[in-house]
Amino acid sequence: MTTKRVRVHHLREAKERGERLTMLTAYDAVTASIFDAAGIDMLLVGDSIGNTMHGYRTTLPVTVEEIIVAARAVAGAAQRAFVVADLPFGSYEAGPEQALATAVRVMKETGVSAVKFEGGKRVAAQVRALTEAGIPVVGHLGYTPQSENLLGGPRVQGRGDEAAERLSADAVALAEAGAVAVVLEMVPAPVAERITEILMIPTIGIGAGTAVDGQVLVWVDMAGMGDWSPRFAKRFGEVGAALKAAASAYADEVRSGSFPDADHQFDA
Ligand SMILES: Nc1nc(=O)c2c([nH]1)NC[C@@H]1CN(c3ccc(C(=O)N[C@@H](CCC(=O)O)C(=O)O)cc3)CN21
Ligand SMILES: CC(C)C(=O)C(=O)O
Ligand SMILES: [Mg+2]
Repeated sequence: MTTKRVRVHHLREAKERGERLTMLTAYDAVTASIFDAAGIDMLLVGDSIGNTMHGYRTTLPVTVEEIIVAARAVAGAAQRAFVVADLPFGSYEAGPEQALATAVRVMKETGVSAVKFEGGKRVAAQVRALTEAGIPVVGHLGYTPQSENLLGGPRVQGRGDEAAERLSADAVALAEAGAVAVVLEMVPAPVAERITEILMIPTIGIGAGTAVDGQVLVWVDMAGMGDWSPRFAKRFGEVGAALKAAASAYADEVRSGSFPDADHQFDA
């Protein structure tokens, strides 16, 4: 692992070398600098900020303004990681002009290195327009949470020959339009493997098995912050419990009068 900044060409080089890419979401400067120091290659300012940080039931209410505030903090804190911002629901679907206007605003106001949005062939024209404008695009296929009302909830996508074929065709369409990577969410492992073989650009899986070029998780799931997380999200820590213990210890010492002690106050 290098300590130089991760740039767009490193993504494809990592795939060519068979080096797996690591990606986590981040929504603020505090966590972004921790994950950057841990050597995470890519930080995603996901629209999952709506669920995880703002308590929304879905990603649908998330606004461009909410993404911009978070993305500016993450891009400012990351020294090495490649930072990607999600375009939220309603900010790119209308066509290449809308997508370009949103993406240009995000790039100008945040300092991220790329944007990501959901969909296959239906957004290929948007991917092409942004790429032609010099903005790297990460695709997102499989379970696409912004379409949860149409998909009928969080369900594995691409099961069965026909659905797998459609998913592969969508992945190829994104790559041909210029996407620099594609996230595969809740896709059967063999289907994700097949797409990974076909594409020259890296695939980044979440609930898509191990035969992909990288993995992404929502950081609160990865760190064990909440009491619920999707089945595909392994808890690599119990940070929620550690944070609760710290808050309780603080409260106990305040109530007993043992904090602040001599070391944590000022003499006359
Ligand atoms: N905390 C969090 N983690 C995520 O991975 C995540 C978000 N939020 N918000 C945005 C999207 C939504 N995602 C979701 C949301 C729900 C399920 C879910 O309920 N999964 C169930 C059922 C899976 C099935 O039908 O097979 C599960 O038990 O995992 C999965 C992914 C993934 N993203
Ligand atoms: C789950 C990842 C891929 C995402 O899009 C998000 O966090 O918003
Ligand atoms: Mg997202």
